[in-house]
Amino acid sequence: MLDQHGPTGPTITTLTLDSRQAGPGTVFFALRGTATDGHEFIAKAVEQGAAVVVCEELPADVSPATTYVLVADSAQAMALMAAEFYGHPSKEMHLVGITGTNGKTTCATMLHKLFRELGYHCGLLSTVQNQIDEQVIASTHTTPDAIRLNALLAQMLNASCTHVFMEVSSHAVVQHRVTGLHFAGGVFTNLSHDHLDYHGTFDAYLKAKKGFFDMLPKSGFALSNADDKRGAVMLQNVTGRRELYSLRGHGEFRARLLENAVHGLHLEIEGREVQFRLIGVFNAYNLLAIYGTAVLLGEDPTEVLTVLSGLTSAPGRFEPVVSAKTRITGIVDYAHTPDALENVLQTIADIRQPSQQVITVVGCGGNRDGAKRPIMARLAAELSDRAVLTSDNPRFEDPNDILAQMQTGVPAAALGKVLTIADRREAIKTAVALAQPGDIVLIAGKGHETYQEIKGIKNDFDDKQVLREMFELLGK
Ligand SMILES: CC(=O)N[C@H]1[C@@H](OP(=O)(O)OP(=O)(O)OC[C@H]2O[C@@H](n3ccc(=O)[nH]c3=O)[C@H](O)[C@@H]2O)O[C@H](CO)[C@@H](O)[C@@H]1O[C@H](C)C(=O)N[C@@H](C)C(=O)N[C@H](CCC(=O)O)C(=O)O
Ligand SMILES: Nc1ncnc2c1ncn2[C@@H]1O[C@H](COP(=O)(O)OP(=O)(O)OP(=O)(O)O)[C@@H](O)[C@H]1O
Ligand SMILES: N[C@H](CCC[C@H](N)C(=O)O)C(=O)O
Ligand SMILES: [Mg+2]
Repeated sequence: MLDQHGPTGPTITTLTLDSRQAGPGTVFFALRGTATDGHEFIAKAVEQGAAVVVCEELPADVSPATTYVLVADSAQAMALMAAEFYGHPSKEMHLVGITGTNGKTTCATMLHKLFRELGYHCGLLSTVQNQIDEQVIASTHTTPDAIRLNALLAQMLNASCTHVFMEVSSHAVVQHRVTGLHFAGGVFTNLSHDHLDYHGTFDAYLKAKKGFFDMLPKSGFALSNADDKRGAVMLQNVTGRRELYSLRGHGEFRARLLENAVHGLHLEIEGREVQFRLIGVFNAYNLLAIYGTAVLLGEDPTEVLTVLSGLTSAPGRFEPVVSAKTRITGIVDYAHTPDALENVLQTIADIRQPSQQVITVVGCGGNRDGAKRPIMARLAAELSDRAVLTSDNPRFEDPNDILAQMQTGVPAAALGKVLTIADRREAIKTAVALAQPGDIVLIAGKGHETYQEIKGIKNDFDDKQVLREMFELLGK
């Protein structure tokens, strides 16, 4: 705290970062955002009766009935105060954070399932949903803001949760959403191209992810992917236990890929051969990270592998929708980065029969990293027999502009196998129409999402449901 003005010892009942939620007993945190500056709404919060304003700059007019707390960084102050306000719930549980470009939801969700089966009460904070045991609480972000996050952790503690698994996004690290939390461990999956619109450079993106590992306490563990180029850097400044996992033979947790087939992965993990239900080499990494985490949390390796072998993945992650009549296999997957799309298409290439065509439907989100657009279109064109470029969540951009940027990535030689259809429903319909019995139709980018966001409105849209509708409509 730099300075304080106004009454001391006000009664505080709630914390908020949004002036519209402020009222008597509220502490309003004025945050400098990306679209606007919370300092502009201080007067509004005070007018609505806020008891305290935490800010980086005092407004010209201060109200005598309000306490103003001047800080160097409002976001950081908010996170520290939120942890304090809710009684530091993270200190009373084993909180594990997962960071990386891809695989966070898969690892967090499966860790939650695993620890439930092992008999614990557990919490989950993820892109798809938050959970307290089996109770689902809708999620709005991959990592919620510090106030909501601490409130959820307190709720989980209240429900006797001993373990909580959460995703830590790079935005969350930069915006101090996880500052002040006490982590039992941190897991790094991988780093590839994403969110450069927000972070500016790849180095800044890496720094954000690493910032999470740097804050892990000495009592905690850090588990990193030895086979990722940035796996070792992530561990550089970790003061607690550092471990690596690898499919190439380095580190504490090692696995060997025996088979990657349509019915699942067959791995050898520390001398034990185990069959899993997940498909794809990238999932071998996720499974190994989950296994390592569970062992580092003190669980019995054999029991962990036994339970893990029976578990399915997170919703919308390589989820099959098979037509009963023609055995066309639809695969709905949340691949929305070049790396994820390449992995999924490579996985399909590994497990498909030579007679099966692969038809890919993919788009790129609006108001997000534009640099990934041509790359994702190129990958779809090169690694599929046919590709249909379409819209993801256009948000406030014109879908045709996004598609024009995607098209620049399609190599001239592949132009003949690529169609562009802005309407996602029509695009899926066309892909199904093109499919012959037994073919594979990949619908990438939206996975579990049940909406399509256009100009601030979330319209109902579920890739899985649309696929089923199209099988029905086209008699396939
Ligand atoms: C780019 C980004 O991260 N934005 C987040 C950020 O909002 P912002 O900086 O744009 O806020 P702003 O609109 O400029 O407003 C500044 C401040 O003024 C306040 N305000 C504003 C208006 C008003 O009338 N009164 C008022 O007090 C706002 O509450 C805010 O505190 O802070 C908000 C509060 O925490 C977040 O809800 C918001 O997430 C937006 C909705 C978002 O889409 N975020 C995405 C990019 C995101 O965070 N994604 C990651 C996952 C990415 C991944 O896949 O890895 C995530 O963790 O979900
Ligand atoms: N370990 C991995 N390496 C590379 N790609 C992966 C990995 N795990 C999953 N994927 C791919 O990335 C997609 C997203 O996976 P997941 O939802 O688990 O990642 P995430 O890190 O939570 O993403 P987000 O940043 O949107 O929260 C999956 O649908 C799959 O295509
Ligand atoms: N958490 C990611 C999800 C992207 C999902 C994709 N469907 C899109 O809308 O771009 C983000 O907010 O960037
Ligand atoms: Mg996620």
